[in-house]
Amino acid sequence: MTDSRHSGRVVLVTGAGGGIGAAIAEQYCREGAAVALVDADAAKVEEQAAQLRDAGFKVSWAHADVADYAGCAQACERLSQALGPIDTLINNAGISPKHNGAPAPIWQMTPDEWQRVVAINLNGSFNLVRILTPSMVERRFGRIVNMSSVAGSAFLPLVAAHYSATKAAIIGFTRHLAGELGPFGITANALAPGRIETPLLKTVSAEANQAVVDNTPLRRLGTPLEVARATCFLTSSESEFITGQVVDVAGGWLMR
Ligand SMILES: NC(=O)C1=CN([C@@H]2O[C@H](COP(=O)(O)OP(=O)(O)OC[C@H]3O[C@@H](n4cnc5c(N)ncnc54)[C@H](O)[C@@H]3O)[C@@H](O)[C@H]2O)C=CC1
Ligand SMILES: CC(C)c1ccc(C(=O)O)c(O)c1O
Repeated sequence: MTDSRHSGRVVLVTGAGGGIGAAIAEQYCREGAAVALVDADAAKVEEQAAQLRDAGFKVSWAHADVADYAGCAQACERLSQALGPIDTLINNAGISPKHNGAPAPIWQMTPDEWQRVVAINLNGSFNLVRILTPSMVERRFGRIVNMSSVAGSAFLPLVAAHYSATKAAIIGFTRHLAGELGPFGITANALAPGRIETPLLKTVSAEANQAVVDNTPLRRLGTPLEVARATCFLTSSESEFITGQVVDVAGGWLMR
């Protein structure tokens, strides 16, 4: 789908080299936005940006770790000089570390592992919000989408406690942002994807995925494009009266 509902917008997507982030960046391009791609993996994000630029889209990219406030501030400065003031922020970068392919039991999780997941999944979203909201407040316009997960409000055996805790915290953070920033014309919403077919799920057994499918009313896993479309909707003029919400993209799985 190509339309222009985001033309004139400047969108920053974190984790834009990964499965869902790359789909989000591409969808915003297709909808007319200029897109800043940020990722800790320089090779992946450079390649993704090159593909979009070759397709004729207006993009810029930066290699940055969302947990590093100073690095993100520098990247945002450079990206907004290249593309214009960033009015739409998609906090998508996230990790879910495993122990030998399985989620770490809480009694084996090290304090360093816990802190690293908090630093990326939660503090990373704070960092970008803190860096970009001054200009949104000044311009009386902004759109923020934070990536949570169904794991933020349900027990999922595939993930560990640090992941679930940070995804729950993202929901509280989003609601607070909506309340505090609404008077300045800024909306903040969260997405809670269910199981989405990305490289991250390659390690999951077919049986485990089938169990989810069997309990999903729409009887399949989701795709990165479906998350991207929901993201674009939540920052478009069609959803301008929606803020402080958590939207599941899960085919009806769990329905908490
Ligand atoms: N795939 C799924 O089934 C679901 C994914 N999610 C969430 O969606 C988001 C994207 O997930 P996927 O695309 O599946 O994962 P992915 O692993 O394919 O992509 C994540 C991207 O974030 C980047 N990244 C990791 N740490 C970073 C850091 N410190 N700074 C900047 N970039 C960093 C990675 O390099 C990677 O490109 C995550 O927040 C994840 O928790 C939520 C629910 C389900
Ligand atoms: C991608 C993350 C780690 C993940 C993995 C699995 C599920 C699930 O079982 O549905 C998730 O919701 C996730 O967020």
